[in-house]
Amino acid sequence: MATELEDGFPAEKLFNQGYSYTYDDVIFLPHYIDFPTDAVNLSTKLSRNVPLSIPWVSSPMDTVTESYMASAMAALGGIGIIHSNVTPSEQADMIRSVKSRRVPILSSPVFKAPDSRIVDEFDSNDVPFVLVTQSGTQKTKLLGYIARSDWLGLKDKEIKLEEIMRTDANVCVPWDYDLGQIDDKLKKEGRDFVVVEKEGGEVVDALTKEEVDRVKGYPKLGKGTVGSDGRWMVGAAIGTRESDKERLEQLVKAGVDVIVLDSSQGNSVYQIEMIKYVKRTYPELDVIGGNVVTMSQAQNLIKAGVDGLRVGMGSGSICTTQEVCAVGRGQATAVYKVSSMAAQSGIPVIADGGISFSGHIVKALVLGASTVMMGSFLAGSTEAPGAYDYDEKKKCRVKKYRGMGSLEAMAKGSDQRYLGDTAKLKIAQGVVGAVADKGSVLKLVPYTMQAVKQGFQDLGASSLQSAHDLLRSKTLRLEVRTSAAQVEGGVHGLTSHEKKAF
Ligand SMILES: NC(=O)C1=CN([C@@H]2O[C@H](COP(=O)(O)OP(=O)(O)OC[C@H]3O[C@@H](n4cnc5c(N)ncnc54)[C@H](O)[C@@H]3O)[C@@H](O)[C@H]2O)C=CC1
Ligand SMILES: O=c1[nH]c(=O)c2[nH+]cn([C@@H]3O[C@H](COP(=O)(O)O)[C@@H](O)[C@H]3O)c2[nH]1
Ligand SMILES: [K+]
Repeated sequence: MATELEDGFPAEKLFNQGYSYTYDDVIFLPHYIDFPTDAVNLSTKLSRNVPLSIPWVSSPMDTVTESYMASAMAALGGIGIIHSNVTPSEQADMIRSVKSRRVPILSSPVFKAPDSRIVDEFDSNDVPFVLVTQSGTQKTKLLGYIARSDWLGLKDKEIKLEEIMRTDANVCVPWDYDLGQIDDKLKKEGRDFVVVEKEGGEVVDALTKEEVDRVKGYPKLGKGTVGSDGRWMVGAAIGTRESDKERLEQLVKAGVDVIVLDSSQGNSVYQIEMIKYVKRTYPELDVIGGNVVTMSQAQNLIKAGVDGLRVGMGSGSICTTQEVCAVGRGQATAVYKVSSMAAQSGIPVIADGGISFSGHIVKALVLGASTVMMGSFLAGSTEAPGAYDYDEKKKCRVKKYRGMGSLEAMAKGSDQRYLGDTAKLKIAQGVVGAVADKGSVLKLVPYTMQAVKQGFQDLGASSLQSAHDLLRSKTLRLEVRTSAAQVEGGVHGLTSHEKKAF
């Protein structure tokens, strides 16, 4: 192959011209294909000691990552970072919830104590059964259950549950049963649901046949991201205040695998002290610093001991930081610059924010990132927190999505985050909005990863390492797209079209 022909720009030249480029500004020139798409291996590292089989991370935002999303991310081979806009014990409970399940289904069943009565639980059609435990919560062993059909047939609705509940120990399965094992049991025993239990008998969840069938209909799940404790890996965000040390302690007790220091500008005395504190107190725990967009910010955090870096300032879909503070960087430039610096110390980089479709993921990864972190891309999924609304104008279901620096999110977290602050004038750096229904991430992510593999194949890169090597050796070439080239690169000239990727 003739590589001596001068065509396009090497990244080093393109990103050193004084422009701040976004993903859309740049385009890769195709290289040479000598392997099939399925030969592309996208396994990677989130941070020094956290390997992932796909480069996919869900953002620590309260409309993106709680237990359900984090379980699904781990089941897919990525990882979720639980947000910190809740009390430390609520955040620790979310970590425990991820750690105590093996199937990415979260149903939150209704629990009742044996001497209680059903009031209006069965008024909603969504409640197929009520579980009875000694405490009336999921914290104790299952004693029995009442199915909706049994309840509807009852004459005396005032009766205590212990007198009518079905007792059937066989309805329980251990927490580490996988989807196949649960499906087998449901089929063999003709059940509508099973109850998942932890080792001590505490109830994890109840999984219905309907939900198991739904998940079975998605692309087959691999082994998932399992840690040395034999459980799914999960991360959590904390801040850099004194009170975050106590939060951290609770998260560590709950089994958190990696900590993200969540700040828009990570190069601060507060963060550097926190990095040192975490590494000193929990040397085994990986800590990711950020956010950064320049080489010198990155260098400071690397010196302080971070195991990973999060890159992006103002690039997020809900971010107004660049407008409000006049600070930030185009995300393509930021990812390239920070990654080339971090690679020298072997520190993995997360490209955070600004990702709307698979091509952006290809660009982020090839420009040097080891993983991509997403908010808006995931916020409309089944696994994101919150219920769907219907948008009459757009004629689609939507879920709320908001910036963590929006007034609304700050108001919710203010008790924790701003406790004791002298500066009480809060300025928003984010907005509140909504995003369209994306279905389950269990389908969205595998299809998107397949598109990413096709991009890697076009570039002749069969792995992340190979892409990074091709970029640094100047074999891969890029160009900036003019605004007309960007229009040409999209769908154009049609009176109408439907965009459906899979
Ligand atoms: N990636 C991005 O472009 C942006 C992200 N965000 C998100 O919004 C949320 C809030 O971000 P920030 O406001 O940057 O959070 P932050 O907690 O880093 O900073 C909030 C304020 O507290 C101060 N502070 C932090 N630790 C302190 C300490 N120990 N003592 C005294 N003051 C201290 C900071 O200097 C800053 O003024 C995060 O979830 C962040 O990810 C917000 C803006 C931009
Ligand atoms: O300027 C900001 N104001 C905010 O209120 C805010 N909340 C989140 N983030 C950052 O945006 C990332 C998610 O971006 P996307 O929706 O584009 O994936 C996230 O991962 C964050 O880095 C914020 N940035
Ligand atoms: K923005």
